[in-house]
Amino acid sequence: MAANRTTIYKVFALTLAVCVDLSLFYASGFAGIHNVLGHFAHLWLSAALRWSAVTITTLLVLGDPNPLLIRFITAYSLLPAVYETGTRVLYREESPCGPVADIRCWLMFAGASLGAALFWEITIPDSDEEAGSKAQKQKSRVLFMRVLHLYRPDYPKMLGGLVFLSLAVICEMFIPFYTGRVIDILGSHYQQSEFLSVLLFMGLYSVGSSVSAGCRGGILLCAISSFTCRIKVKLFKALTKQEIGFFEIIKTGEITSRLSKDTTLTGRTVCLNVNVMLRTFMKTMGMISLMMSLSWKLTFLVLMETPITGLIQNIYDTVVFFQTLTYIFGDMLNSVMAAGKVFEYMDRKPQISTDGKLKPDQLEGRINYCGLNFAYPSNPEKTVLQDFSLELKPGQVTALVGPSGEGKSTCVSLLQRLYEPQDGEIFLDGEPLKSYDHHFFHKKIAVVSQEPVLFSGSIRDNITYGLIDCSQEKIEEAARKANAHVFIHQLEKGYDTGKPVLQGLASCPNQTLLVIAHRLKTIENADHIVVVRGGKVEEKGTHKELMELQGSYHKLINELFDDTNSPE
Ligand SMILES: Nc1ncnc2c1ncn2[C@@H]1O[C@H](COP(=O)(O)OP(=O)(O)OP(=O)(O)O)[C@@H](O)[C@H]1O
Repeated sequence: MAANRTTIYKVFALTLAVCVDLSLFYASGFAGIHNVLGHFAHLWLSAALRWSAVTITTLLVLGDPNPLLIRFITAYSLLPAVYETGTRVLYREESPCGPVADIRCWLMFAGASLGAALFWEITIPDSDEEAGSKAQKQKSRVLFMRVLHLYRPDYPKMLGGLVFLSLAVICEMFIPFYTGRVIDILGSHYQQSEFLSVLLFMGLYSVGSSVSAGCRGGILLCAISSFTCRIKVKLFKALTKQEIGFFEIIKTGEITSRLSKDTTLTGRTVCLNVNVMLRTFMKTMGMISLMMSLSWKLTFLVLMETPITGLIQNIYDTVVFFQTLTYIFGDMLNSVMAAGKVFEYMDRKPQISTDGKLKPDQLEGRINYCGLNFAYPSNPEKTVLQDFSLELKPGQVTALVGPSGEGKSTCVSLLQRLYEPQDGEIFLDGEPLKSYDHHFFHKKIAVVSQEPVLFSGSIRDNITYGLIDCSQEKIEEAARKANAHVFIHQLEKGYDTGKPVLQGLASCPNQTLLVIAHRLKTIENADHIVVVRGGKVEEKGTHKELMELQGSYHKLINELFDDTNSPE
């Protein structure tokens, strides 16, 4: 019922708007108004009047008309004035629609405006907010403008491309003109000199058109490549700032596809499609102006032909034209979607903040895990740490022990700020980890992985990896701690040996140590042992205390390091 009423309102609005407009259109043709106002003032005043009247009528009846309708009304009201002014300025004569208000002119303007509004809507549609897909969340038009903005450094290249495009189109337009002249010469009084000069011009225009088209293509390709390269670097930079969880959720294939395929498609959005559209537009306009300059009456006659005759006569051209347009629309939409995907990653703010500012001169090294609850982003259903609390004292070695998969590595990952706990906080010297400056914090902690990663380069390079100004003493100290100094010293080139044998250890002066212990000796020597099970601290104390307790630590040690299964 409500839908029916809306349809009735729409039909009523349309009819009323057409009646108001037709009345104004005919009224604008009255000679009296011409005489009182002068030609151009009359033209533009009546255009403004028609725009206001039709817009107000539509607003009153429909309430909130969509942007497509407003665009149509604007184009449609202003078109007669633009057309008439253009004809006067360019040809210094009145167009056939100037002095008389004719229904054919009205139909022509209405058709042209509708075509333009639909063309705009199909090429760069307003996004459908309810469509749900992520790429459609940003409006297509905004995306298009953003791509255009990113093209800024390549504007000179694009301008060069546009100049060659214009040259190519101008030259192309003159070829049929000279073909006509050749036919005229051959068909009437043949004059060799005139014939040769026409042929020469035809040849020159053909060469000019090919060279310009080639230059245009080359320059635009350069612009596209430079844009694509720039946007790839930007996207890559944005990706390197994302937290580890992001890479666990998003598949590698999707990331590489955005980096390679979507960036390339985005580059094409502006350049190729605008190029094709401009070429088609300039060719059409050029042809019409050339025809107008020969005879505006004939041109107008051609344009005013009945649609059926037009279709029959130009059936092939029409099909080709629509095929081209369909291709451009499809390609353009594809590219705008691709741009949306690229911008989605470029705009993504890492979920682990790096805005901390603290950079104290001295760090004591007291670390407190306070009531952590944590699940990995890739598996949010499974809680890995539950109400996990632990204190690591400065200068002490704390050993995390426990069966595999119970959360030991997760504690270390959280301390490195690779992930953010859902609840709770980790404090360093009483301040939350996130309040420390990102680079400062990561200079203060060093991690030696259970699976050593070695880089190409010398032993020195591997020990000092990521450190600036690391002295020889510090390097040797780190190697001594890893029981590698004597061995390295015996090598022919010492610390400059090319084949790396040691992973970096030299970053901090060994204040607070957290180890995931797998060797009995390491565990026994630790100042503090923590048994982690089911994401919780099950037992803690020294080796002696825990062995006396005869609890799960005792059981674990017996299981892991009995006579038959000693990792020692
Ligand atoms: N990146 C990840 N994404 C999802 N789940 C993970 C991830 N890393 C670990 N887990 C899961 O979290 C739980 C705890 O893993 P964690 O690596 O912390 O255990 P662990 O005690 O250190 O084991 P191990 O001594 O074998 O390394 C395990 O169930 C594991 O499957």
